[in-house]
Amino acid sequence: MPLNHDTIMKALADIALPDGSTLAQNDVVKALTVSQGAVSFVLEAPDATAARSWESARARAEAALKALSEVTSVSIVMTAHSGAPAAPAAKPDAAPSLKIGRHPTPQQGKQGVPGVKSIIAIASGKGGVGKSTVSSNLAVALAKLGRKVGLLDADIYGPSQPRMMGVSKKPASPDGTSIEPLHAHGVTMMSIGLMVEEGEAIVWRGPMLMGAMQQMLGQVQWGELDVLLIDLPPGTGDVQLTLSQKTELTGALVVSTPQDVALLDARRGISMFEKLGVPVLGLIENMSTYICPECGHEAHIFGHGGVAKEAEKIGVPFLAALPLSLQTRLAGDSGTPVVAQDEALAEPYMRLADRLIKGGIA
Ligand SMILES: Nc1ncnc2c1ncn2[C@@H]1O[C@H](COP(=O)(O)OP(=O)(O)OP(=O)(O)O)[C@@H](O)[C@H]1O
Repeated sequence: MPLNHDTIMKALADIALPDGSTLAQNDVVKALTVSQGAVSFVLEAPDATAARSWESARARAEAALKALSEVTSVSIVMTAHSGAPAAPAAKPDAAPSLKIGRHPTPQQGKQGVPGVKSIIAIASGKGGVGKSTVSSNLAVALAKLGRKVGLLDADIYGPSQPRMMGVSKKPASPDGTSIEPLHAHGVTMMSIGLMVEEGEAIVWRGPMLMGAMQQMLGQVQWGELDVLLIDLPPGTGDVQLTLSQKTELTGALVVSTPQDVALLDARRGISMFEKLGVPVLGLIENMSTYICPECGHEAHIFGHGGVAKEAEKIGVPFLAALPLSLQTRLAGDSGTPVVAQDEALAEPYMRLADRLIKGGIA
């Protein structure tokens, strides 16, 4: 029997909900995807109380689907309408009663995120080259162009998206299992830094990181997104490895400054992605030029053109040259990315966003 939408819905027709209806009725199964034996979908409960009472149906559905010989993995994420009444224990701003950073649940092969069309990792070899600045500005630029955008700050060692996007509230978890993301500047966002105590994640290694990434991708209610950008920590460590091996990534964007030393590290990152079968979608040169706000003189503080040459050499697209500007830094520090503040400075990010959309990547 071929594995497709219809065969999955047929299997779900046998799973009853507490009110006597089945999972195949009332449009409760959303964002169903079937890809090479991997089945994933969202179960949309009317409210948090119903979500809790549907847990047994969710587990039975998982078991029933796993029993189908063609199915290799099953991911079912429960969500509840956010406008619905909260669970009795949840206070509006209460910290979620879930522990982030745990041993991973077994997972076969790479998985996508239900409802998310494209997942792009934003990486750099070296720290401080502006990966987080590029991620936040690109996210806002894509949102300005009408895309539904998510931004996950996976830089567990130095999360900067809460500061750059201007959010500090602890995300809520009305049902104690799923996590509600935050919203800023038209972007749905989540940072691992908002979920753990400062310094806690520093000691995490392989399995804990893997568990935390699984939670960030699977338990956060991302909803329907055109693209989810993942701001990675710098380098080629466990987070990059876990993400590349366990998540169905559309590809990776690699950010570098034109300096040789940054490029050297970027090369390592690129070769890691290539080895793990993650397409490198292109290179981005940050801090490319500096235009003096007083006299208009253009200077190349970190050199110029190195990233474009590298892109040509390894045969990947050179996607953007982003200028070094004081306003970009001040905007990042103030919690409103420069793309949301200044049309002229937004321009290269808007062009980058447009290029990704036209290329069918975002
Ligand atoms: N184009 C730019 N113009 C001016 N300042 C910039 C630019 N890009 C980044 N910066 C500044 O450089 C600093 C480092 O940037 P950012 O945090 O984005 O780098 P990162 O690569 O994510 O660093 P890390 O990986 O160490 O977290 C920040 O203060 C940021 O505001």
